[in-house]
Amino acid sequence: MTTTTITTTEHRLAPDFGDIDVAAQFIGGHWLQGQSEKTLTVTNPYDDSVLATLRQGSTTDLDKAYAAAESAQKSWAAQIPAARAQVMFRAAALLEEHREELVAWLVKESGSTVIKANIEVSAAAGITLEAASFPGRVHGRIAESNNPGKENRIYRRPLGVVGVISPWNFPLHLSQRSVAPALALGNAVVIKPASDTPVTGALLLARIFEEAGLPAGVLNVVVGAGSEIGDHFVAHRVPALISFTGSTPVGQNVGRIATGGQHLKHVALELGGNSPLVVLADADLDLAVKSAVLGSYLHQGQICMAVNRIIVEAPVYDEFVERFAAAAAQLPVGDPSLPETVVGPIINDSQLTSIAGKIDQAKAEGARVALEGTITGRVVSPFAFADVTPDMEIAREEIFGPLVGILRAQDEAHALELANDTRFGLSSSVFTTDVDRGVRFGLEIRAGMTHINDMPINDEAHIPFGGERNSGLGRFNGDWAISEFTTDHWIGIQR
Ligand SMILES: NC(=O)C1=CN([C@@H]2O[C@H](COP(=O)(O)OP(=O)(O)OC[C@H]3O[C@@H](n4cnc5c(N)ncnc54)[C@H](O)[C@@H]3O)[C@@H](O)[C@H]2O)C=CC1
Ligand SMILES: O=C(O)c1ccc(O)c(O)c1
Repeated sequence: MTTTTITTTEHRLAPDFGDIDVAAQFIGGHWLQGQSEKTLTVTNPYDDSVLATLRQGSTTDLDKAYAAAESAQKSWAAQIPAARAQVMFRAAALLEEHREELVAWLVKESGSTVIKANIEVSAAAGITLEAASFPGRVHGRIAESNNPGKENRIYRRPLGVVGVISPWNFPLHLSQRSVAPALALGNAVVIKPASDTPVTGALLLARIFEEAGLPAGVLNVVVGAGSEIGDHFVAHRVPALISFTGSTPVGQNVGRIATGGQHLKHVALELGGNSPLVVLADADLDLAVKSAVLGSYLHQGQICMAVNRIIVEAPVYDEFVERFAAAAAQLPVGDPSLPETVVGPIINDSQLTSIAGKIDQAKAEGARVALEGTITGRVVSPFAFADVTPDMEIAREEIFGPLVGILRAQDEAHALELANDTRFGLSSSVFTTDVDRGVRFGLEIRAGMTHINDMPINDEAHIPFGGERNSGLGRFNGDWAISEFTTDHWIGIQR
């Protein structure tokens, strides 16, 4: 096991990622140019400055990456738990040590504000530390048999090779929350990051694990267009599991290929959301307003757990709308590199067009403008719509932008009906001064996660994260990640 010491703070993870023609495929421990005819220009969504130009990976690169992973996996899994844990500890330390550089890359590549980027680096380091505990937490069983003289052993084993596909909104953490657990549990990994964020979504993590002493071939990165290599990535013979995080339509396609192709494999799908934040009449309105504002507009609403619908019981509806709009209007908006900015740029023109369309549609369908935002370049300041009804697009579709619809509930039962009137079920919130009432209400919401008197944007490395209905299949974090990235093998011994 190589030991790596970082001698000076000048040591940078990505000395050449800012250069043109960066080697953006990491295969078998080597940095390589992609073999695709296509190039990818990575730009800053705030000012369109060019951050890197790279040759994309081809299906041939992908075949090499999966072959390298398959070849390296067995010896990696055979390493003692403490050795695998040590690599995770080093990787977590490197994430912290390079926090400034990682934050700077998240700001310039994904439009993250400094506030959000720091949250993300902490989350990535947190899941890496949690993963460091996994090698010692894998347990099998010995069970009696109904057959005389037979002994039943159930071994918990790594799956083999895991394919990770990650999105652009929390690129570092949403890759790492699959990669670190998978590696710690003895799997090998191939990552395909989102094309908007190849550096923070995969290449920096490859540098981190390279520095942390992960053996060559155990982690591989292929930067390529989902449209060019996506299907091959999923259908490939080698991966035993595809861990996908992204939109529901793309995730459903991944699921179809993973289960309907020549090589059946497990899928873990973390998909879209349409989170309700419910404010009951007895709520602490100060707390509800603050939580709803942050939960709606952090990272410009580009978070799968973000508040999409605010459902307010009638007696406090008008006061809530007025206070919410006033608070949202105060949020610092603009240059994501400024420490105080809360709302930065939208990731790309396609997403910007989609958001502008949702604003126009809300107005066309008769929603009342409670807060009229502005669109300057790719920066969309907070919009809020009142008198929203469940049939409006802004209530039915995932928004993934800095706008929110506020619906009026006649009573608690109606609030629950509205909260569940969606095909999604990821996160949710309910505000009430009666916590027991909140828990009862929360348990009736068809979602994977509900927060009482807190915003729906929450994630803790040891707590199950995931959704129901069209928000996905499976759970991340803690024991749930151990289950996700390992499998049972029954060994029966007949004496
Ligand atoms: N549930 C969760 O934890 C999260 C869900 N999301 C969801 O992701 C969406 C935003 O992220 P995007 O990157 O725009 O989602 P997306 O679904 O467009 O892309 C996600 C990933 O899939 C890849 N991809 C695209 N086409 C593919 C194909 N045919 N085969 C395989 N991979 C393919 C993309 O390159 C990217 O790496 C939103 O809907 C958001 O709700 C985002 C973050 C977390
Ligand atoms: O899906 C997301 O957007 C998202 C963001 C941050 C997290 O910590 C997370 O688990 C998911």
